[in-house]
Amino acid sequence: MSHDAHQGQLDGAAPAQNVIQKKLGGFVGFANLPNQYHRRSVRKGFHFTAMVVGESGLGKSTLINTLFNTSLYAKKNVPAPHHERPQTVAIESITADIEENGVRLRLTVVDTPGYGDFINNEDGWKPILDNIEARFDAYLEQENRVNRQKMVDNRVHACLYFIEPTGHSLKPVDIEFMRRLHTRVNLIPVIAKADTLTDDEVVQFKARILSDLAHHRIEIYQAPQYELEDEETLAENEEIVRKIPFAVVGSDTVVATPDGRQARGRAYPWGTIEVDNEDHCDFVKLRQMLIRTHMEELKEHTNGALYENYRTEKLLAMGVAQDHSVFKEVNPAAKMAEERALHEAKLAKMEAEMKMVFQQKVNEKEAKLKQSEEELYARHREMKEALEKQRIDLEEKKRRLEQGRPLTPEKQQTKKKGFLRA
Ligand SMILES: Nc1nc2c(ncn2[C@@H]2O[C@H](COP(=O)(O)OP(=O)(O)OP(=O)(O)O)[C@@H](O)[C@H]2O)c(=O)[nH]1
Repeated sequence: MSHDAHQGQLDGAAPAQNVIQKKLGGFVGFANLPNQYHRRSVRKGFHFTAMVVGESGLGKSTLINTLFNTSLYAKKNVPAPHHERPQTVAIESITADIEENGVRLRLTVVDTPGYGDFINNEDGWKPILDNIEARFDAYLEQENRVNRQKMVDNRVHACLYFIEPTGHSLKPVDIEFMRRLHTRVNLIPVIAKADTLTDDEVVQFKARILSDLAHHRIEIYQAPQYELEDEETLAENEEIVRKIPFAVVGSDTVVATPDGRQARGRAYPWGTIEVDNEDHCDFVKLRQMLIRTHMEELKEHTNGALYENYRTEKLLAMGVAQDHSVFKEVNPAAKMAEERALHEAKLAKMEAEMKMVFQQKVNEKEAKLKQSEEELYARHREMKEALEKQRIDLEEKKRRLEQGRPLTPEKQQTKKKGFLRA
């Protein structure tokens, strides 16, 4: 690599098209960077915050316990019918450190007990939206601090929305909730207790849910597809996307299957439903997306699109306008185009100025020439007049001579007479 090219890249000022592709002479070691990143990540551990929203008894706690294979939620006491229930949606969060093959995950589950439990559930979304935005505010406040070394990210990275397995379509309360929250959180709709529906009912219910969502322009979380991904990963992702909304079954108990195995599931008089069996429900696909393939994506999307939009809206409302010129530096191609445009504008201005000066000089010269032309004409006229006068005088003299009259004018004689008289 030439020194200049190297220096340019170090400065970060070299435009992208100037990057020189070179083959290495031997092993340098940067191929190990992913391993360094891996080690650092494992040392630091991971964290993830998931929210569960849905009417009481739809199996939220059971599903979370099933997902993370831990009894995160202790069995709750179901209040007796006469027992007074709280009048508002409460927000409760549980954090647990879980470990798998030496990798630590700090998992926070935000529960919303009371949601959908009231006679009028119209505003049930409000305390949940307030909570999500309060978490964004807390992050924004940390970003604005002088010392940003220890940022705590409590933002909600995914919201599992539990849909009652009615088999009809979404209820107004579901639509209102998702409509209000889809710009603030990654919405992942799940059909709760899918074992209460037949396979055909699940297929039809999913179609109706998707058409309801499209009709109300609700954007649920879409797992991104990357072109560079290998075929297997692409197929895996497509498979996940096709299953949304996931029809799930939760169970943290092990049952005996008809073929003599032990599996997590639910036992019924007519047979067993295994939660980890893809033929029985979409639990495996949901877990795959949430934990195995898209956890970092969900965090990235929360930080990139959802939080960034909220932050912009918030700052604009506070009267802080974005100076877009600060981002121009980031794109070298755009920067070059901008510089070229500026340079061309400068050249055009110089050319216009030169043209103006030239025109001015031409005008001055023309004015001078016109003036000397006029002077010449005037002199010409004068000389012509003088000559004409001379010609007339000579004509006069000639006439006098021809008539024999004296050439001396009369005046001279009068003068002489006067002189004589004196
Ligand atoms: N049939 C069926 N029952 C389930 C499923 N998941 C949970 N249940 C049962 O439904 C009941 C309620 O489950 P929970 O997990 O406590 O429901 P929840 O949504 O957390 O309820 P709240 O804590 O009141 O909000 C329990 O008896 C579970 O055993 C499921 O997938 N299918």
